[in-house]
Amino acid sequence: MSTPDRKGGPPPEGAPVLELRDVSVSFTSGIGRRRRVLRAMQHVSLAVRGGEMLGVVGESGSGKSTTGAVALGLRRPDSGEALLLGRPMSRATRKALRGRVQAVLQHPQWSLNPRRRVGESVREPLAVLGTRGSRSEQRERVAAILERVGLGADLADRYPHELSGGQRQRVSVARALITEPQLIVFDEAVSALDASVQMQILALIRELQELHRFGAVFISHDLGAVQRVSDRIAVLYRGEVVETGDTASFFASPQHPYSKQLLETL
Ligand SMILES: Nc1ncnc2c1ncn2[C@@H]1O[C@H](COP(=O)(O)OP(=O)(O)OP(=O)(O)O)[C@@H](O)[C@H]1O
Repeated sequence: MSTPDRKGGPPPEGAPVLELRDVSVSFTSGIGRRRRVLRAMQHVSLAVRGGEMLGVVGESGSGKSTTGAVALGLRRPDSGEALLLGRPMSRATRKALRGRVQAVLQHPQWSLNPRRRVGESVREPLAVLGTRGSRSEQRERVAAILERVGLGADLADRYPHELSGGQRQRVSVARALITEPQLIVFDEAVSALDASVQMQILALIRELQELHRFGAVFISHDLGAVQRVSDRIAVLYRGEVVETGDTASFFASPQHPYSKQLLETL
């Protein structure tokens, strides 16, 4: 793959691509006596380096997706700081780093336009970035990336509804990868797939990460999936990180009572 146009250089070797420092986010609902404050993230600190996959686990409502949204710059912390490639998250940072951060979500239909041919959806992030190159060069790049995610280049002319769930998720991965991001947030990216297809997509994600060395946050309630792809794990409980550790030690000897409880369900 050739390198897309980018502003600013890569982060220094070994520097985190994402860093959350003491981040808190809360939501309010209701009014008057019914007003409730929900603490979705409480003093969360974590870092992800290039080439590293951080698995974020926790039960429903523990704050995983909110953490993903903060990482993507879609939600601003109430307090604390989010740094992307060493820069404080701001509108200017998001603009300058467009394309360097991508997301793969649970349902490919959230990122694939049903009325658009697959090739167009994969090419779109390049167009948004204003990447130079003729249309035929961009088409070649789309074909190459489709092949890299294990799909034939001829798939570019099909529509999403003509593909299987696994193929659609491969297309989403291709679309995320085409701008050569330095951070990818996978939010329940395999949760909607059958078990055997899940395995294939997890293997693909791992393989692509080894090849492209992007940093990644892999959010999932499925501990088995997280164990397969992550280098490190962060456990969220009621918006707090209660434990972090490398994957092997975490699964061998979880420390926090909540982690132990989570692992019992595996
Ligand atoms: N936009 C919002 N408005 C109000 N409350 C919200 C909003 N987004 C999230 N929350 C609440 O914040 C808490 C954390 O939600 P979040 O989606 O981050 O958890 P999660 O671990 O990803 O859960 P799930 O696995 O069910 O998606 C939950 O209690 C949720 O109801």
